[in-house]
Amino acid sequence: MLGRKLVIDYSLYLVTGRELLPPGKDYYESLEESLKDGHVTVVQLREKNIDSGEFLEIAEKSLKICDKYRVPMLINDNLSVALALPERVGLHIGQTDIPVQQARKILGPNRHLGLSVHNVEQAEAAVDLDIVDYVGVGPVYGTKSKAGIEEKDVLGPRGASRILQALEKVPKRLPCVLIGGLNEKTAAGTLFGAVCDSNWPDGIAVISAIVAHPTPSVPAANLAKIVKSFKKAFDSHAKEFGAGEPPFTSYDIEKNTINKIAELLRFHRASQYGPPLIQTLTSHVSSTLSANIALAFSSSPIMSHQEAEAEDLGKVTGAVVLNIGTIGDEARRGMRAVGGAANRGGKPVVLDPVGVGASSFRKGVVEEIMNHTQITLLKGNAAELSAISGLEDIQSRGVDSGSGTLKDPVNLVVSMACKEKCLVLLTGKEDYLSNGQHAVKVSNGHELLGRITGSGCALGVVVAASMAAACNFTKHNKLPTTHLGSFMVHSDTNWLFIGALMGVLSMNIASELAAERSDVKGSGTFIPALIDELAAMTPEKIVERAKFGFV
Ligand SMILES: Cc1ncc(COP(=O)(O)OP(=O)(O)O)c(N)n1
Ligand SMILES: Cc1nc(C(=O)O)sc1CCOP(=O)(O)O
Repeated sequence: MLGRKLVIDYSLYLVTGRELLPPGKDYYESLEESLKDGHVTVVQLREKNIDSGEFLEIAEKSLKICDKYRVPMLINDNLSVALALPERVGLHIGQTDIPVQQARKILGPNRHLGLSVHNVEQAEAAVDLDIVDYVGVGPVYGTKSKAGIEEKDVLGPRGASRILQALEKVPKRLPCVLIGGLNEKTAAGTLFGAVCDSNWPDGIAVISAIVAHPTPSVPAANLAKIVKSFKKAFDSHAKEFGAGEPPFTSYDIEKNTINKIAELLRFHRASQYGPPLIQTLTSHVSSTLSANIALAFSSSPIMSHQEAEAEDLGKVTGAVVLNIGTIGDEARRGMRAVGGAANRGGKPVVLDPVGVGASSFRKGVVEEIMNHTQITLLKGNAAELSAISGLEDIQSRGVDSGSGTLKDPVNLVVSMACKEKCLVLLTGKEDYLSNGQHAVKVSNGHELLGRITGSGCALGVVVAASMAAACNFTKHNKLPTTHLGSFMVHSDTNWLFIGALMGVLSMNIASELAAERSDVKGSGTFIPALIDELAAMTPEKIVERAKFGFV
């Protein structure tokens, strides 16, 4: 059992790195600026290239600054330096440093001891030992601040979430901080993305985001605000619904849904913001149809998958679609860059994991995208969503394998939405959409949709355009929205849900209207008719024909 010791708030954990200071910036000045406004809650001194004597000298001076602002301090790796300092100074060690049992024995029960964990096995071992005070989970992203980190080591939010899942097996919760590549752009999405069934990150640890900044108090304040907002959103949600639910609520979705859809479509058609630009990285088989469908639905398609222009386009896009239909290495790199840029700009991201169950290559691509990008809506047929969720009752036979039948489609979409913290759209004879709290079943559509290639991909574009419209709508109407860095929570999700539903209904109803036309003789004549009917879709037609219900 551990004895009495300081209680540490791990919300914003600054790890020092003198080699990353801007040219001419004094280390002590930077440390003081980082701490002065009270945003940094704990500091770790990390020195890699000096002897213990010099380390101790720096540590003593740093401790004075930490004490001045009442911020707890730990030493990285060097046990003798930690022991030479007062007992309130803790130690952080890694997996290849002194064994943790030995460190605890030497440090005694009252000194804080932190341990790095990089995988589930190490997390389970830390939990079993029950002698560390917290763990650092990383690297969440690639970083230049620590030598030797390779692409294969990167956890992504989902990998971090798996580690947090392993940590929750203790009777007493083991606090954890996320580390590696966290900054003002990545922090929010990562915090939410790392939440698992009943565990959540206690904070973030950063080096370069603060140390490399010429005015470190600025990123410190911004990062602290993100962590605080995350904790507020997550804590209140956890108290009300239990930690397993997603960190957003959507009580009013059911009320007047159809009126909201009509209102949104009216706004979209007449939008003063102009047609939203939908950056569509898709299969070459469906590219032309998707672009024409986007145009018909009052949006502008741009089919670029170039990594080099992702950041520029990210500033002007309304939403992005990542469709892995015919993905190659170039598009794979492009998706990572485009997904990241969209997250940074708070733009909706639709992931269409076409044929994900067909090969381990596709599985790897989807895993990589979901690790690096906070997805807003995951769309797939039964085989695709089953492959991602790990269900094995449906086998994928190819990229366009049938949707098959699921025993419990509602449970699949709800549980996946909770787990992945995004909207989930299951397509098939009937479509199911969930945000983790609500699920809706849509019964519109026509079987001719299944007889043309790329209709599912085009649906992803319509849904993306509809969610872009929802973002413009909330902005235009100054509806309360909470943007935490790249992640959208609370009221945004209501309208994103409404937007996604509007997209599904528009496409499906357009298919019914097209199929009813006397000039449509089969799948060939159906395609232009579908485009025309989508272009002519109105709120009134949706209100008249929509067949959906909450399930
Ligand atoms: C909070 C926190 N988490 C992880 C680390 C990494 O520690 P370690 O694995 O020992 O690597 P080095 O920092 O020694 O390079 C950390 N320092 N802090
Ligand atoms: C020190 C350290 N440890 C990591 C781990 O994964 O264990 S990642 C890391 C570097 C963190 O620096 P930055 O915030 O600049 O990315």
